[in-house]
Amino acid sequence: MTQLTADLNRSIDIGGRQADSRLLMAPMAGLTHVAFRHLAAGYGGYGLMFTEMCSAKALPQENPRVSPVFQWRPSELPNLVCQIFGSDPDTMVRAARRIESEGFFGVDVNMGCCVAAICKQGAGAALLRQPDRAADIVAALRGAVDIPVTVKFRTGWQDDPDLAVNMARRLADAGADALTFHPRVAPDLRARPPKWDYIRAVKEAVDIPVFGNGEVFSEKDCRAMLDKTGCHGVALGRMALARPWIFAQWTGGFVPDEETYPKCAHRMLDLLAHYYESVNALRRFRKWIVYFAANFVYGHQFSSKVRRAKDMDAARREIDAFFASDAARGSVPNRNLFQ
Ligand SMILES: Cc1cc2nc3c(=O)[nH]c(=O)nc-3n(C[C@H](O)[C@H](O)[C@H](O)COP(=O)(O)O)c2cc1C
Repeated sequence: MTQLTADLNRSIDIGGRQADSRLLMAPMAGLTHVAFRHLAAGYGGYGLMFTEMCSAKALPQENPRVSPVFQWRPSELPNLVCQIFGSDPDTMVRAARRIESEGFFGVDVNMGCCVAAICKQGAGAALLRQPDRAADIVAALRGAVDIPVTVKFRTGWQDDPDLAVNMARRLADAGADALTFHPRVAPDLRARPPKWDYIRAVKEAVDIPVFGNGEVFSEKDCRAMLDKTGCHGVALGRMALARPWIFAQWTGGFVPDEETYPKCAHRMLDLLAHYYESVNALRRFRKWIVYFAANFVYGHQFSSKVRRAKDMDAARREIDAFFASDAARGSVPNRNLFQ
C-alpha cells in the first residue's frame, strides 16, 4: 500500500458523521448526475460524492422521478451530499430540510459558481461579495438541520488570500462542518493555475476539515496538494470525469487495464439510457465524453466524432469504432482538450 493510499483511507469526521476516505468527488453541473455517480460507485473508493448544484428555490417541490438534478439511488445516500445554490436563508432552509428528510449525508452550499445567471440571483460566488449574508445562510442551515452543513467556495473576486481566510472563519463561526476550497478568483474559469498556498492559509485559519480542490490530475498532484497545503482531504473534479475509477485506484489499489476504458464508456451509455430519455441521455454523454476522450492521444478526434453522433446508437458505434482502432493513451488526461 502506498503512503497516499494510507493517508486517503483515514476516515474523517464531518459534523458527527464519518466519511471513509478523504478523496471526494466535487460537484459538477450537468456531470455529477445520478448516472455518472452510479458509474463511479461501481468502482468505489470515494469518501463522499456531491450532486450537481440544485436550485434551493426549486428543490422543495422537486419530484425525484422526473427531476434531472434531484435524483439519486437510495444506496448512495449515506455518502451523498446535495449541493444547493441560492441567496435567501429561508429558501435555503426549506431546501436543506427536504435534503435532510430524504436521507442525504449532508447539504453543501455553492459559493463558487460564477456563471452570470447564478450570480445575478446573488447566489454562488456572488455570496463571496456579501460575507454577512453568506454567514447568515450557514447559520440558518445550522439551526434548521442536524445533518452536516458544508460549503464549497473559491478565493473571492480579488486575488487576495485574506479574503478567503476571512470568509472561511466567518463560515466556520456560523456553524459550517467542513469546507471545500478552490483557490481561484471569480470569474477565473480555470484559465490560470489555482494557488494552492491559499489552501494552507484557509486550513490553518479554521478548526473544521478543509478539502483542497483544483488541478489534481495524478497521484503526484494529490500527494503534493496534501503535503503543501496540509488539507484534510482532496476533492477531485475533472479527473473524476476522465477516470471515474480514480478513487478506487488511489484509495483501493484498483489497476485499470485495456478493458477498463471501453467498458467504462459503454457503462456510461447504458446508465444514461437507464436514467434519462434519449435526448437528455445523449446531451449528457456528449458533455462527459470531452473529459473521457482526453485520456487518449487522438482524443480530440474521438470526442468530436462522438459529439456529432445523432443518437445514442450512433454514439455507441463511435465508441466501438474508436476502441477497435489504436486507442493509444497518455499517462494523464490531456488538459488542452477541456476547460
Ligand atoms: C463542467 C463543470 C461544472 C461544475 N459545476 C460545479 C457546481 O455545480 N458546483 C460547484 O461547486 N462547482 C462546480 N464546478 C467546479 C468543480 O467542482 C471544481 O471546483 C473545479 O472543476 C476545479 O477542480 P478540478 O481541477 O479538480 O476539476 C464545476 C466544474 C466543471 C468543470
